[in-house]
Amino acid sequence: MNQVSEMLWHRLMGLMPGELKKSELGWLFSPHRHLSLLARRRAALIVNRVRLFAFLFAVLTPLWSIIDFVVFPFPLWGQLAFMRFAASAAFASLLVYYRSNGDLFNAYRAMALLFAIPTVFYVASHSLLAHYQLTGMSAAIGAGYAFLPFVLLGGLAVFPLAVAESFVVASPILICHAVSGYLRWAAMDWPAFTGAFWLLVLITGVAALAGICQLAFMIALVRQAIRDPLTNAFSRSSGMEILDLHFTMAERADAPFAVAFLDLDHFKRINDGYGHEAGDRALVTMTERVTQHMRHGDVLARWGGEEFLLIMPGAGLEQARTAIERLRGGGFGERPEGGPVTASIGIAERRADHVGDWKRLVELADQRMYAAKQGGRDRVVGGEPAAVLAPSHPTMPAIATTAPV
Ligand SMILES: Nc1nc2c(ncn2[C@@H]2O[C@H](COP(=O)(O)OP(=O)(O)OP(=O)(O)O)[C@@H](O)[C@H]2O)c(=O)[nH]1
Repeated sequence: MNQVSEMLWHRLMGLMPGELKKSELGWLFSPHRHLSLLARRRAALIVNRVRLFAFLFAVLTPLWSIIDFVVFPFPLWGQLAFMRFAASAAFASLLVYYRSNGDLFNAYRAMALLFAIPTVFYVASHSLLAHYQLTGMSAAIGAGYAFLPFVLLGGLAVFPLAVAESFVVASPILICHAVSGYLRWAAMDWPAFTGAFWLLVLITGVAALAGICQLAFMIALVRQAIRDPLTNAFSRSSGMEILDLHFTMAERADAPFAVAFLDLDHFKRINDGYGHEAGDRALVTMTERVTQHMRHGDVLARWGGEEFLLIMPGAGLEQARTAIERLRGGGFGERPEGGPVTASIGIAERRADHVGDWKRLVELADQRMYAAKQGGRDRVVGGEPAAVLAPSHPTMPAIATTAPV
């Protein structure tokens, strides 16, 4: 049984958008493990789509008043026109005033507002139309008002949403439809009700599929944009974005936040003695080793040629030192001429070093890395003399303390 379900699962996964890595497939179903950079870009995209939608609806909603004017009696067309202009003004306000701040909840709120406007319009217009006995052409146009829930669910397709998000957004509409059916139980037109409900479920499914196809494409694009192509570590520009994000969060919560600047020792000798490709291989191995031993949630960014920055949200100086010792214990790879690849490392921490912005934090870690070089390489320099740690490999000479920078 297990084998059958596993085979089915693999077959099904084979149909998923091919741009994705296996580890990213789960991201299509739920957003809770998305990278912060992906979440930020997605939040911005969702808000932009909301505003685009708002623009379209702000223009189109009042235009229909012309049809209402032609087919409906007074005062119905006047009341509907008033509601249409109010809805249009609400859409226009959303377009003009709503901006992304990079926060996903801010984006969810934008979607909720976008969907709330037509929902209120739908409820109000529906109860208004129920007071009139419409016939002929006006009855047909009046029936058109009932299509709004279908339009709303179809509109979901323009957002890059995970499956869980699509269903959370769609569920109020589906639930309302089911509840309205329950309330009219006795006089229910069952075939019409079931047909409409089935259509709503179908549109939700198609919209959810469109959402994950967009999301998959976005995950692949963001991955390419934020990763260094050689080592697969984060690129410098995305590292800066992550620093900015986490530093601000740490400041707000008055939480610790550490970075370590790593520079490989005598790297030029590898290039000079064994060629650029051997150098590249050493960089890739080093990144793999660090990624393997670093804590989940920490971020490794390639800052320059053989310089890396390890970003450690939530880590104080002590924890950062422990983390770095773990990395050094795991090693950074082997040099082609024999012996271990080593690194000079500088650590800085927001609170312990009384630093007010991330640029200064990185600068401090860089200066300490330089102090580690001056002190004889293969060592760590933190905020005070006690932070100078012994070389990780007995083959390298241990050189005594370096003054704090
Ligand atoms: N193979 C390879 N080499 C690179 C890459 N980026 C930078 N480098 C090389 O890295 C070397 C860095 O050399 P240096 O800055 O002199 O430093 P080092 O030899 O490591 O010496 P110390 O840092 O003082 O221990 C240079 O030879 C660069 O050409 C890369 O992507 N691939």
